[in-house]
Amino acid sequence: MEIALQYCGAKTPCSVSSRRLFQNQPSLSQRLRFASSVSSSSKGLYSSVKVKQLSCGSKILSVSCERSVVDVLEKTQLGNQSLDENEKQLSCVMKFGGSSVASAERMREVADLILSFPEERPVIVLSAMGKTTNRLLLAGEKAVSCGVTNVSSLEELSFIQELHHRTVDELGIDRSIIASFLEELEQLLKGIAMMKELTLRTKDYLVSFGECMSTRIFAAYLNKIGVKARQYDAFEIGFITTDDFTNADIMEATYPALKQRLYNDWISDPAIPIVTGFLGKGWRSCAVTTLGRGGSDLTATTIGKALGLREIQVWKDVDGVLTCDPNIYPHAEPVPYLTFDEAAELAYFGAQVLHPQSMRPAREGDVPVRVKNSYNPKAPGTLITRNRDMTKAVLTSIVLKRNVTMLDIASTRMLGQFGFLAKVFSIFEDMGISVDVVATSEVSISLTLDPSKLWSRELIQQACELDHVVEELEKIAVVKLLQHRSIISLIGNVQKSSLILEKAFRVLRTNGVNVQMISQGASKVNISLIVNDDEAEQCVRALHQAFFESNCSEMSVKS
Ligand SMILES: Nc1ncnc2c1ncn2[C@@H]1O[C@H](COP(=O)(O)OP(=O)(O)O)[C@@H](O)[C@H]1O
Ligand SMILES: N[C@@H](CC(=O)OP(=O)(O)O)C(=O)O
Repeated sequence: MEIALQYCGAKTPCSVSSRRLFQNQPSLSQRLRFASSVSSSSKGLYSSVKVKQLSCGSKILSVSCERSVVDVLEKTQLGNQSLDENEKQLSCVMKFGGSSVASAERMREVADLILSFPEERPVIVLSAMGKTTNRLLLAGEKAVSCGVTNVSSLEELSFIQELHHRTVDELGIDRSIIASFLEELEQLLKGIAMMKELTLRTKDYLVSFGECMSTRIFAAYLNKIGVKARQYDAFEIGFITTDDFTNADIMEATYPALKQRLYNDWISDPAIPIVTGFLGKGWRSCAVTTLGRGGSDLTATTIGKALGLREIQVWKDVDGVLTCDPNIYPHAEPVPYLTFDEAAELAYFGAQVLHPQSMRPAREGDVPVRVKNSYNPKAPGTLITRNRDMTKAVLTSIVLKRNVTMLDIASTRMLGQFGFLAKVFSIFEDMGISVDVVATSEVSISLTLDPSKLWSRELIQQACELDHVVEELEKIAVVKLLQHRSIISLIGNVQKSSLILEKAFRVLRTNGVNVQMISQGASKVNISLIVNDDEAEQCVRALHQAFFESNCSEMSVKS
């Protein structure tokens, strides 16, 4: 909650200094106290003093000088809650991704950004600095074969050491805050070199160094500039996950555990919590796990739900969720509003901007998610909520998922056979492979396999697995394995599917593209089209022009 003081009917304009003094009061109770003192001391000078509530919306109180401002506010706006209790509550989560905290300069800007919302009492979630996670993984892979004596001179290790040392030096923080992590990191890489093996469990432990360091640096910086902050490792405060290393799922026990820990600490000794994104603790192994690449978004939404916060903000390096991947088509535009369903579908079908699972906790807890740009905080961003006005919505965003494997499976039996679909899907279930898009008739199925599930396996293992799937399916069907396909997902109002499809197919025909499969699914927000990988980007650009650049008559884009 935020309040503002309005001076009305003043014989002389309100003095700038008293307005500033009011704005500089650090907390709501202090502002109210100040307002109250102004109200009584300004009797006769102003005909009324108005206290205006901001950010919570609608209510504006007009308070005459004869009455106590505090009395009115407590009764009218804060209900039965005491002021201190209300002030103590954490209000929102702000998650900053790697791009937002890539250097000392960026960390300073993020600190300023957080402080520019004095009415918020945020929980901060941070990713590793810049591309640290990629470098840690690469260092681990190189360590497997480089020999113990060469570990210290691995390019990626030197880069990480240099980046983190430079950052703490530039922020004026003691190097000791990260020294033990950098030492242990080198030891770990030597261990990997010695064992000549990098297991999924070790990979997760290895990448955890990124978030463990970025959060310690940032918390130390906030404390240095006089803003009380407390660092937390997610795996120590209740982020309990499955033991699926590199792709763990959050377990239900996480929510009450987080609530208890973060609230208790906040109430007994308020300090901004700075939490490591992306990390958890396996419930059986008790080892560090990760939530899959980009998992800090999920950390943020999990905290939002656990604490029942007002809003979850994910700060990125783009002006919100865009109408398509800006790396494919730079004319992509921000999408102002999305529903949780649309955002989940968009993330699942490949928009890198959000973690595929991150909408689940937000939807369950009904906590709005705002996607904002830390490089351009004034941009309104994208607001994701349970419902939005869909009357005018046609297409919201176009998403591309590349390098997808497609299977055409035709039953060898006659029409009228039952159990065919069940048999096919039981083969995928047995092998732990999930299916993305499906189109069926009674005796044949076309489907695509979720590449993220396959990618988490070694390349050689992937090939064996595919062979094995085909072998199993061939016992009941004729199977065609089609690789190098892409899924183009049209996220929007499926109530208007005829309009979307008519336009989409006109564009694709103009571009000479043949769609190999189409699925509208049950989600009511997504129509998926399968095309060849090498035609996909051209299709996205052409579709974007047709749907989002209405003045554009040319629907054929070759590059
Ligand atoms: N539809 C989309 N909308 C916005 N960004 C997208 C989209 N598709 C892909 N991206 C990419 O996602 C990036 C932001 O996601 P990510 O790198 O995970 O951010 P962060 O590391 O800051 O959390 C953008 O820089 C952009 O290149
Ligand atoms: N550092 C992790 C987790 C994460 O969420 O990162 P980012 O917010 O920068 O996408 C990764 O790179 O996957």
